[in-house]
Amino acid sequence: MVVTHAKGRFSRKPPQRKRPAAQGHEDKPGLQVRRTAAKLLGAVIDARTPLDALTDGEHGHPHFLALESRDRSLVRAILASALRHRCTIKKLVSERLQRPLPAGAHALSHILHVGAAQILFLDVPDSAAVDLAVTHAGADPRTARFSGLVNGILRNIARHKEEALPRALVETSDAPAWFGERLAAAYGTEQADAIIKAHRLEPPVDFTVKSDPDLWAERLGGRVLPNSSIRVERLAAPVPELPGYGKGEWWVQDAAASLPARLLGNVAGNTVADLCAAPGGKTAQLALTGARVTAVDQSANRLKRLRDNLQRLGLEADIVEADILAWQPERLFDAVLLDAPCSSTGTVRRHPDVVWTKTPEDIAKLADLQKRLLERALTFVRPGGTVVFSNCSLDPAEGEALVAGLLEQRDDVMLDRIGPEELPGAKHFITPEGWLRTTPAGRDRLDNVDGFFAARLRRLR
Ligand SMILES: C[S@@+](CC[C@H](N)C(=O)[O-])C[C@H]1O[C@@H](n2cnc3c(N)ncnc32)[C@H](O)[C@@H]1O
Repeated sequence: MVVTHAKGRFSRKPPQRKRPAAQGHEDKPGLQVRRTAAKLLGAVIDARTPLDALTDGEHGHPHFLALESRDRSLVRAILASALRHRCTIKKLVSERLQRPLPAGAHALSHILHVGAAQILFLDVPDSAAVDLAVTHAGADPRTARFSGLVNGILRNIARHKEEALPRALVETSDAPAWFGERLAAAYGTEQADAIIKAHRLEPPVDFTVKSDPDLWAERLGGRVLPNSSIRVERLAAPVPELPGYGKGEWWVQDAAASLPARLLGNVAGNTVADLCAAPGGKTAQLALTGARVTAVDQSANRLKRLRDNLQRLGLEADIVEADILAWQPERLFDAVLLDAPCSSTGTVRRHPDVVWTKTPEDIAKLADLQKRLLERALTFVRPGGTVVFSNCSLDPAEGEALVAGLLEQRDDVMLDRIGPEELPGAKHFITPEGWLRTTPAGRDRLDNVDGFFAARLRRLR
């Protein structure tokens, strides 16, 4: 079935209400959640605002903060599905239209995507998802005249989803074109497809434990990975309610994110700068090994989280709030870890907004910033000392190409190649060049991890 547009055309300005918007629906249970979800989806897609900022428990969007905690969870779940499967949903909606939605029909498109995400991917009764989308459209002057269209399309998607969804998933790549193209150029089409497919799945939760991985795997209901992280496929409770949280026995950290700090080797008793440290996953690892850690970050908010995390874990570090490009340490460090700000395309499984909020231009700018941060980091380490550079981008412009370019320009820095046997269980992530490169597409024992890059450099003089 093809659903036609209702009569009337979109104009750039909100149209005059031709008929009164639906009245008395303000209190309809669940409506505020759908409105908030559509508003936030608009902020991500149209204004490229990161979802984490919109759904932050303290500084998030006012509509989000006005919701009860259960409703916030539903908004998060709707948005995760709507963004993770954005291209699939778009396909299923457009197949049901006689002609494409006008380019300016953002509000209508977001209502349709929020409705379809619930019908296709969430445990919400189809009738409730359709009804709330129709009410939502009817009560908004920008979309009121299209409530019939919303009803027709969403009902049709619900009726045919058993057959239509599996087909659409096969026929669609859930990634914007620029992202697919860059991945294919870097990894080849087969690996790029595998990465994009992995992004459709909700990732497991990994934990780094202070000690006794076997015990904590049992208590948390997970298993020990070859790198000693614990993996839990589905959490039994929110993180702060899990056993061991209050006593600071572990912290949440993707298995791949735990690898860069290990590349510094045994740093017990050494002075180590953790640059771009907050919220402190790697600071905690370094402090746990007995290093004297200085954690530097420019964000006061994020450093507060780092401080809270270290306090809960009973670990210590000197904490410095500073811009690394301007900061100067009093003494040179034995070792430096720079976990630089990046496009975060390695974390799309957890942050499906990333590919919709970032652009290739952002990647170029971030690569430039990372190069400047790395050059600065190299001045903080003593001659002979080690600098590990890492980030959670999948893009070689922020990883392999950046470090290779720096090494070509500098004769006072050398690559300290990572050996294949250095990281237990992670041999398959070490490239012939001696970099660490992880992607979510692996099929080894230690797989299903975030995308990460790391290189180890030595300052020669
Ligand atoms: C990828 S996050 C770091 C994650 C952290 N290393 C961990 O393992 O938990 C990047 C961090 O870099 C910080 N940052 C970005 N630019 C900076 C700069 N010029 N100086 C200091 N910190 C910076 C951001 O505030 C952010 O906390």
